[in-house]
Amino acid sequence: MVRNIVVLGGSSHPQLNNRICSHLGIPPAKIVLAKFSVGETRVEIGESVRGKDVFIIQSGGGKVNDHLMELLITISACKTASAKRVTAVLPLFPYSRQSDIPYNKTGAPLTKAPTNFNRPDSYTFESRPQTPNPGTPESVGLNGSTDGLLKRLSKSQFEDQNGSLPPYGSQKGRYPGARPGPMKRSNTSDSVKSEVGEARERNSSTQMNDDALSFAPRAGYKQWVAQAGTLVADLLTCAGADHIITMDLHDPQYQGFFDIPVDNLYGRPLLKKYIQYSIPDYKSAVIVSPDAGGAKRATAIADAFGMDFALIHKERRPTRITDRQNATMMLVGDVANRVAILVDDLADTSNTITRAAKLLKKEGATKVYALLTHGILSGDAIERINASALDKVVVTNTIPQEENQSRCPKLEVLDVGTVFAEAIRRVHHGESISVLFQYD
Ligand SMILES: O=P(O)(O)OC[C@H]1O[C@H](OP(=O)(O)OP(=O)(O)O)[C@H](O)[C@@H]1O
Repeated sequence: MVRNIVVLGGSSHPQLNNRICSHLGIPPAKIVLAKFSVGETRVEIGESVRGKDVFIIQSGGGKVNDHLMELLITISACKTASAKRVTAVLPLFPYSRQSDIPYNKTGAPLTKAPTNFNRPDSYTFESRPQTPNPGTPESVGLNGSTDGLLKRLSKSQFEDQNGSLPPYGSQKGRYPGARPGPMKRSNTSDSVKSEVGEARERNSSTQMNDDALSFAPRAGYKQWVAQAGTLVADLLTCAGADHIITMDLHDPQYQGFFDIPVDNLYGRPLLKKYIQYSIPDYKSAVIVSPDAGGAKRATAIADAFGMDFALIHKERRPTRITDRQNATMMLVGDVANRVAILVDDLADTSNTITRAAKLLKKEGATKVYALLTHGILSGDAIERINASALDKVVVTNTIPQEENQSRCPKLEVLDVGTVFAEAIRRVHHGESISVLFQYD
């Protein structure tokens, strides 16, 4: 039982909040989280936090923007109510993949569930809705998009009565995607298409809408993308957070964006325990990093167990947009006739791990496990995993996994409640938490 401490749970992960409170031996504090009909967040704290050490548990999955706003308002409410210290506990830190560069992966997180993928054998590894590509068929959930643009650019829309195109800039001639100056009718369609193609190249990371495309054709124009990670760090601090506790930040250097203490816990000890106790003959297996970015994490585990290590290199320099969906993956190392254990910090669309698993099986791996700290599994990630060569996917519950588990028999979940409860207890008592950071 810990005294003078208040643990408030946001709406992102009530189960984890309950687990943490039960480990600490305290009841979750009363809080009313609601929405006005306009969609604004309303927070009401149901008990006194005056002079208390307050911990607010809010994770970054699901409706991430709503959860972030709810967290900011709750922090501010506690500060206004004279809390002694407010610690934001973010098991999955939102926006931490956008710390300095735009989120530029192929297969951006998806928002629409596929409608006809109950049968794994009918599944393809395309993202749905896919990033619009020239010549590829429209996928489920993608209505219009660039095809719509091309339709809108059809001659009937821009031609005058004589069948010629008006100059750019005239009311009727403001066709998106066109360069300034007169344009010959005969090459309209081709040039527009090639410009749209260029636009797609530059915008492949996100689902573009037609308006976004209209920016693209200007030669030399560089799109500026907000560094949202920096903003989120500032927002938390401005709201009044005195301390941050999180786990496996995608980029550990992100801690440097804060001028308050950030405790970045590791999910690695949990994953290591799983390897030790649940993978038969694990010493003869191979630890595999599915990309160069995760090599350090994966080698830390391989070194600790004296296991072999392999790396998958993701080619990120496709020459054509159509290559992006099939960006090359190359295996460096040997997995033939061995169990392969993929280790990464997160799976979002699951493109990375499913494609890696396919490659590993092709290279002779007998079984493929994927061990991840954060199972974001957005869009059609679950269907993709079900239809993939992966034999087992192990994630922690930094975000809720109940629904995912009910849909994915390959999914196993490890509990981080104890780790966070222990971190909170130690922070509250001013004890060192370095023991929770240990790699080995
Ligand atoms: O499930 P997915 O949607 O495929 O995303 C998962 C991948 O994304 C992240 O890396 P990222 O591609 O951002 O590159 P990095 O590791 O080099 O930073 C993460 O480390 C995974 O490797």
